[in-house]
Amino acid sequence: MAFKKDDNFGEWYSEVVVNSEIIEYHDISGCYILRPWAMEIWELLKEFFDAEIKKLKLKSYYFPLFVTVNVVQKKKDHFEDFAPEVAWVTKTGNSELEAPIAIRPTSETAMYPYFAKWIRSHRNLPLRCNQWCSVVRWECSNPIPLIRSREFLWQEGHTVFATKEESDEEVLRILELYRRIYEEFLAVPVSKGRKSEMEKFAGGLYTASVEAFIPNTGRGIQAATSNCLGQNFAKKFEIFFEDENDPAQKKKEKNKRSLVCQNSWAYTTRSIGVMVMTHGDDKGLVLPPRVAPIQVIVIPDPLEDADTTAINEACETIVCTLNQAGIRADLDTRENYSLEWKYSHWEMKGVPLRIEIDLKDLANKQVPVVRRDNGAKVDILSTDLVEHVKVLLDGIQDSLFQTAKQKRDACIEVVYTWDEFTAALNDKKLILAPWCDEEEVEKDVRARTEGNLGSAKTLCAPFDQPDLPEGTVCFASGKPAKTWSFWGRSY
Ligand SMILES: O=C(C[C@H]1NCCC[C@H]1O)Cn1cnc2c(c1=O)CCCC2
Ligand SMILES: [Mg+2]
Repeated sequence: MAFKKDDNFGEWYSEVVVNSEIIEYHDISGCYILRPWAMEIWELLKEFFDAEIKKLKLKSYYFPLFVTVNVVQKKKDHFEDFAPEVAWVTKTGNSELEAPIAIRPTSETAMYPYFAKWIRSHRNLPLRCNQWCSVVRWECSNPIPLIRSREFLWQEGHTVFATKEESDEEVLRILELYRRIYEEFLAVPVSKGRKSEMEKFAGGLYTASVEAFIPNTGRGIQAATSNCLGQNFAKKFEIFFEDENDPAQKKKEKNKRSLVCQNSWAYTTRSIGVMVMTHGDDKGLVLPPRVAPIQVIVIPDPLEDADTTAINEACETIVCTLNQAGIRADLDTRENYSLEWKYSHWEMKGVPLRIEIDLKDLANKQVPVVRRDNGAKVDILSTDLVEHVKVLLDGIQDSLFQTAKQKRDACIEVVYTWDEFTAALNDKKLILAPWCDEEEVEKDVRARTEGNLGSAKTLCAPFDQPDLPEGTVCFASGKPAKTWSFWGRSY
């Protein structure tokens, strides 16, 4: 590694994601090749999340990549007056298209006309749609692999209910799944909360999010969002249902119909970038075992001129034993690489455990195991190898989370005044401050903190609110504080 995490975070990060073979840079700025080491992590997360939402009766769909955004229909299409980051197809071959076609930046506009068609009565509800796909947002701010790219993979859930109560309940249920993705799989601590009016999804009613924090840069990062859209999109796209159960409808003429209530929620491949930033060190990637494509790498340490057959077979047996126990183990018996090269290669890739076996170990029926996260080396008796490896992997998972949580918590600074706020901001802190919850005040804080590092903004108002004594005033406006909110610069 040419760069140190604490000296040159940006360069360190780019070096890690390339050297660990997670991504390859691509000639189109902001686009990256996701290599197997990324895709296998993504697939492990997807396996968990998809199974969980299937329990919630989500159905899989795939809507077209191309979205017709009819200019006349403009009032309906929420592309925020054709947001600058929407990419368009304007021609095929050398003939112009009659009307340009948008490449989806998100799929509300693609889906909701069909929700209107498919939903007639309350018997069609709830409608629960999820798709795993990529979206394109042609951002111009500096791209960061996995964190901010022009195309990224995500899942987008779009659900439709008869009542707001059902919507509200599902928003939180999905948010909990996002917390589990981050805390139980990626070992990244996140805070659940509500986005401010300024930060929420503009087309929706309210946005709940899980927020992470990168101590090295002192920046917050939105990890996933779960939006209640209310009836906003139902009005735009005329999504009604006849609700025989609604007594009001009995009296009114038959065709009086109710607007549906909707949610939309997503997490993306950004989650992998957050994990890299959180756990990586100066030797490269450090993978939490639950998302490690390889959890144990077994490397034979053959004596110079010895016959390698015995040692290689022993290593193969260890790998098979671990695989049969559901542990993702692999072997590196390549002749053309030195032991030192292999050790640093698999350390760079962040593999949680390394087993290095030589003839002496074989004779003593012991298995030396080295932990990637803290370098500790233990000799395990080959008889209880599986159990011991499982204990080590669980220990690594937990220790990575606890370490990250302590680091994140150490960055949290409670402030009550503007001066304390600006000092904490310059100290790269995650700020927790009492706020009057007025949009104008948030705008003002942004303006007053503008600079080459970007403005401070609200990250979320944590659901877990500390006590807010009567008479506490807003740090920025001096008005009566209504809520505690996390503030900081962000990605
Ligand atoms: O995408 C969403 C909201 C919603 N989309 C579906 C999944 C959940 C949630 O992300 C917000 N959003 C973000 N970015 C853009 C748009 C947009 O609607 C539309 C214009 C292009 C850029
Ligand atoms: Mg040895």
